[in-house]
Amino acid sequence: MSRLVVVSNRVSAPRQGGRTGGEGGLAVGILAALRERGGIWFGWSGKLTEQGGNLDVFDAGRITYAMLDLTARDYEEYYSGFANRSLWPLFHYRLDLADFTRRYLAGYQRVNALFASKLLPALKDDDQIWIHDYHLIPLADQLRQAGCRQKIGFFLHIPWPAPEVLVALPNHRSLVNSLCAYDLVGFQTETDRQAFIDYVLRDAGGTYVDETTVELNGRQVKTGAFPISIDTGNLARVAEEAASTRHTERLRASIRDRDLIVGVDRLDYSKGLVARVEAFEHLLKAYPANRGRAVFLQIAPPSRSDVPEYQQIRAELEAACGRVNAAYADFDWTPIRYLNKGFSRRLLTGFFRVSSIGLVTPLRDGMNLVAKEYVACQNPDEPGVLVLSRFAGAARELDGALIVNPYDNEGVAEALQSALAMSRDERRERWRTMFDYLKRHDIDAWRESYLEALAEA
Ligand SMILES: O=P(O)(O)OC[C@H]1O[C@H](O[C@H]2O[C@H](CO)[C@@H](O)[C@H](O)[C@H]2O)[C@H](O)[C@@H](O)[C@@H]1O
Ligand SMILES: O=c1ccn([C@@H]2O[C@H](COP(=O)(O)OP(=O)(O)O)[C@@H](O)[C@H]2O)c(=O)[nH]1
Repeated sequence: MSRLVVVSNRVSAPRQGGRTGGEGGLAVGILAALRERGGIWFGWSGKLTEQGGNLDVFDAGRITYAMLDLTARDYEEYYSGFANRSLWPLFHYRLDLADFTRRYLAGYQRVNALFASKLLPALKDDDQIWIHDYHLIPLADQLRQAGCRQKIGFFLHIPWPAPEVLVALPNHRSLVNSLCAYDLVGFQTETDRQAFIDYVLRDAGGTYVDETTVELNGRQVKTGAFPISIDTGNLARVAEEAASTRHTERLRASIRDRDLIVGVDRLDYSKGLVARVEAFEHLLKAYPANRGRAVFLQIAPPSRSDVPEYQQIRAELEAACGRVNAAYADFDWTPIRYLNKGFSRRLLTGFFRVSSIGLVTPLRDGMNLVAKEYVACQNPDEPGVLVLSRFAGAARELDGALIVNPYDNEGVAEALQSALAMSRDERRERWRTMFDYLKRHDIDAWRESYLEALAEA
């Protein structure tokens, strides 16, 4: 079998230690995928040095880590700048927050060229190369220009926007052209894939080769939807063990006979956290029986804190939580527990298991692994209910959830109320459909289906 070389900006390496979730679902998903098959994981070390460009290589288990240092300027222009102030808001339909400063684009191209120059000497002829996410879109093009002939696949973890939104990006055409240097471009959902095809055909003058392959500027690129998933079986086992650990017991004791609603998200404006607090507020207002009874635990580890829009959303979230608690709290009950820190996934599994509702209401999200993890962690006899935004990729698969529109606070409050009142039979039935689906469509199935398609591309 050929070697698998995975490339992503974010790497979850054991040496970095103390993982607390701020790193997000990409790192969780790739680690799970690589653990089983083994291979090389190449990416940013998370370190900033004066010169940048130093490559640290070491083995851990079946994975060889190759991690590159960047400079503070790279970090500002490539990561905080083009990746997270240009592409991220645009691809999440937040044109109002997008900043297309040209210096960011130059930094993005420079760092992609650096990745290519450091990766190239490490490659063997029959390697399978799998590049991940919006930070590294031009990487295959850079590798091709330097003579790389291996199969190269790309997987986008975030949504691909509709063409009318994409064209607001000043360099939209060259970004799409550079995607055509891949043999296979994978998306989270069919909607994302279709939006890409629409742009290629209608805006860029490309043509269909067959149902999944398009041709643009003389290059053919195959496309596919490959919804990322979780290590379902393993997570279910971990959650069962976690049900009786010290931390879970402490949480359970603090909730007593009340209803726990749990949310776990990086503190990102795409996650809809302020609207979520407002929906919970509406639940307390419209259904007063929940006062003194419902507890909303929101875990929100800081993310991309150097980016001003993230500082802004943090201030807004803190104000919203403070306002609701001030209005409704009593001497023996605080409605919202807002935690601006992360927890290990092991602890989270126990938290998911003792909660009545998993509340996942992003305004846009590529997939949202938390939604899938919540399902995997439930007690089969007494499962909680997943309340899930229609704008998360996961909503395409988890049809046993209560699907909501996160912009509609009153609608979300109604769904919360239905979830709290739901019979055990209905909860079990909804959960069973989702759990069985996630057992079949787990992280191994994701990796295998992508790599098979890449081999055939
Ligand atoms: O690396 P960071 O800047 O700290 O951000 C964390 C990750 O956020 C995004 O995660 C996405 O990938 C998940 C798994 O496919 C998906 O469920 C979620 O919807 C996406 O938002 C980002 O795409 C990653 O590159 C970041 O590492
Ligand atoms: O305190 C935290 C918060 C999140 N996570 C993990 O981070 C990932 C978040 O992935 P998701 O796809 O939901 O969103 P992203 O952060 O990638 O946008 C999930 O595996 C969570 O369990 C964690 O381990 N600890």
